[in-house]
Amino acid sequence: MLDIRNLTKRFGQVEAVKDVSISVPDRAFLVLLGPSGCGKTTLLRMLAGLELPSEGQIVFDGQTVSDGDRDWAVDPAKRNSGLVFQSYALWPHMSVRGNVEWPLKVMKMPATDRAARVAEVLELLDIGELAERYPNEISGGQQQRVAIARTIAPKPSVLLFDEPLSNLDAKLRVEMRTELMRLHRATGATAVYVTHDQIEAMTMATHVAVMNQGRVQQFGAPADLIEHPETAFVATFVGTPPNNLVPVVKSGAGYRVGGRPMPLTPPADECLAMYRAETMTLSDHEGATTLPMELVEASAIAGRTLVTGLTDGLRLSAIVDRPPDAQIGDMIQFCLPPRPDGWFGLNGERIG
Ligand SMILES: Nc1ncnc2c1ncn2[C@@H]1O[C@H](COP(=O)(O)OP(=O)(O)OP(=O)(O)O)[C@@H](O)[C@H]1O
Repeated sequence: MLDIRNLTKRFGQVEAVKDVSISVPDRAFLVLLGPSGCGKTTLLRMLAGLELPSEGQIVFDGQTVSDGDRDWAVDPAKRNSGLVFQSYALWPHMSVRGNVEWPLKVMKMPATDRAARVAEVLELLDIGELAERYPNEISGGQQQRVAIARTIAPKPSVLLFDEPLSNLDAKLRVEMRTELMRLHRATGATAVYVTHDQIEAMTMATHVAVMNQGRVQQFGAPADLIEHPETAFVATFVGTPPNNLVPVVKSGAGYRVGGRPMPLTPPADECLAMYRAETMTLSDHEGATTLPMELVEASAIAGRTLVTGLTDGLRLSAIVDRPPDAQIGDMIQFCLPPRPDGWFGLNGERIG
């Protein structure tokens, strides 16, 4: 179990991580997901022991490894965790075998055990035939594999990844994603993986922590975040495309959306209605629940069409079976389903 308790990190006036508490079960694959600057890397660096928390504790398997309240932390090399960075600095003067063997030498593993472990890890990453080559004699993707092999060689119980695939091209990224998942299962380690890539997060994670401005907004299984976002931020950050959030305002005895009366019964006079893109439809004519919008985008997505409309700063996405019979810039009618998929207050809290 990896326990993060009331963790806060300040850099001068900046609070990079604010009172984060999460418990990650053994063998979980936790993804830290959030926009740039939300504190993901700072949290990961505290887990690795590269940064001391200002407050709070990190506990690996019942053992405290960082304690901000006591200004104390176990050395990065002694905390049974391995970190894979975005840029993987291999030792240029050592062969692939030498690079992977290095951490085992540092931990004073006997030579015969080292040779066996290196062979095992090279096999696991399918780079056995590169063992005698030097880093400048292999491709970027192969270097990344070597960096991962070097990290897992000492069998860390916690594997930490900081956007490890962001330097790879799109095809290699998809391949490595599957590889990392296989590797995670094979090592039995608990993984913590930082990304701002939605698809990466949703396909790899058993658990996701969505962060914004240093705080964890929601922690749960990927499906939970999609099915039941707890805040407006999560609703609009998670999912491809993310959910639509529509401001609803009271007007006389009824309510208005985008300046038009709508037959809605919201839980508050001013709030946000959430509609999934899959529940929105398009209509050929105006009706009681339609909103005229400018067609700004129509793109193919898994055999269906993602249609985006814009009006007065309101942007809506719908996933429909057939492309609309209209050109970009034309007005089309978006049709809101009878009931929203959720309600949020103006402060972003879920209210229904
Ligand atoms: N050493 C530091 N000194 C001062 N401020 C820092 C330091 N490291 C990070 N910060 C600030 O803390 C906040 C969180 O940064 P962090 O790198 O953790 O974000 P991130 O979510 O990983 O962002 P990105 O996705 O862009 O890498 C930012 O406002 C950043 O400017």
